[in-house]
Amino acid sequence: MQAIDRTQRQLIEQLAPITESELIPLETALGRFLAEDVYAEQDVPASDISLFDGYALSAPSACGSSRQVAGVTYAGDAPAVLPEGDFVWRIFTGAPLPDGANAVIAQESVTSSDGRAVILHESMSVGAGVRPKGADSRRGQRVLCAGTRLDAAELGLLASIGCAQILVVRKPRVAIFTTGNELVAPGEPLEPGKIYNSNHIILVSALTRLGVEIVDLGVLPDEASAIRTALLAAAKHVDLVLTSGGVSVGDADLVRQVVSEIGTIESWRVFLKPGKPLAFGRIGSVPFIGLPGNPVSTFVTFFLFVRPALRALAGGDPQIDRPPLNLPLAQDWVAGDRPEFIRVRRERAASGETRLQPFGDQNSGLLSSIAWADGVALIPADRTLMCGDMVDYFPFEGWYL
Ligand SMILES: Nc1nc2c(c(=O)[nH]1)N[C@H]1C(S)=C(S)[C@@H](COP(=O)(O)OP(=O)(O)OC[C@H]3O[C@@H](n4cnc5c(N)ncnc54)[C@H](O)[C@@H]3O)O[C@H]1N2
Ligand code: MOO
Repeated sequence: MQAIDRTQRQLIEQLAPITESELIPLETALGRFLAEDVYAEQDVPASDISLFDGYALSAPSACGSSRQVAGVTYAGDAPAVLPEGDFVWRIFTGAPLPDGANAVIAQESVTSSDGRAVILHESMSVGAGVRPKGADSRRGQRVLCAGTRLDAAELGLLASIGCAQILVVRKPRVAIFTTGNELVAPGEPLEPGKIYNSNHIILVSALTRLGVEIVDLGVLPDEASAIRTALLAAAKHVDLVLTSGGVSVGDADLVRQVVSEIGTIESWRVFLKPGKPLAFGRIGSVPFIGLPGNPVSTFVTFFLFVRPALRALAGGDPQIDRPPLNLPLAQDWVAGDRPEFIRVRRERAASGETRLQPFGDQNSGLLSSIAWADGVALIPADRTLMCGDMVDYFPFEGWYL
């Protein structure tokens, strides 16, 4: 068995980023990865603009001084010209400063009896109340790097520099199979010995949230020739073949065995719970990841291994995870002989402190544990932890970025 981080590195190293890209409208680019660096073609803002509803003026100017109002500029108007002398210019938030002005005083800081003249109640220095030309992005400046994943903030930044279309990496195409004679689709009658297929919807949902093109190849029986035919056919059209189930040691666990015959298994078994039998390798030149069949194992190993692999395929940084939160456990915990990601929920103790409450039964077959939890905590192997001991906590909400 090998360590989690070593397995992750080994997996990433064998993945070649997708080189095909496509030019798409910004509106459809959510969750996609930039294929090239993006540079600003003009300054943003294009000129000095006002931060306040107030009066533009030429600073420095003294508190108590009196000025005539020479004109008005609204947001969206072209820049005007402030006459020289004891003048101010009525201006509103977001409007361009008139030429000759270099500061804006908020309207709360002046008095005006008739709107035609004001008295300043603050001394003004150069640049006060102004967002300078180019403060957000300068012409020629790189605003985003190739490999950046586009979320709401990045798309907003691209829109601000006037970008309407953007070159992104083609979506990774991922073939998915679930495996096992026991599986029945929800909605079908459940004969004795059968179970409903839950991993299929877990994989489809997680891949959908990660913006992947799914090639859904259904359920494979525990039968070597059917698995062989299906995997070979799938590998012709995709960037990654992903399976769940059939990677452990049972007589019917045939997926790993078949991949070792038609391709290679480069790693099998991780020092990890849940998810020990995770396997990866290749079918021809196409990477293969075999997730363990227990649903919680599928769920946890998806995020530990598949998600970084998808980011690497898309040209992104596979190591994006924010540092985990370090939070106290709400009860004693006796560790097992493997590092374990236990399902936990953040709770507020009477003291006001946020603590991690583990789910009562950590069996890797129990979907109720992941539906109840809001994240996992990493319990190092062979440690006895006391209530209040600090552990690393990985919230689920970060898993789809
Ligand atoms: N003798 C040993 N037995 C097992 C070991 C071991 O080391 N020695 N490892 C155990 C661990 S850990 C895990 S995890 C499982 C994983 O085995 P497989 O990947 O071969 O998974 P299966 O045997 O196919 O299934 C395990 C379990 O999960 C259920 N399952 C499978 N697919 C689905 C699905 N799509 N939806 C819902 N449930 C699914 C399946 O019915 C089994 O109950 O092996 C242990 N055994
Ligand atoms: O390691 Mo298995 O994934 O616990 O049940």
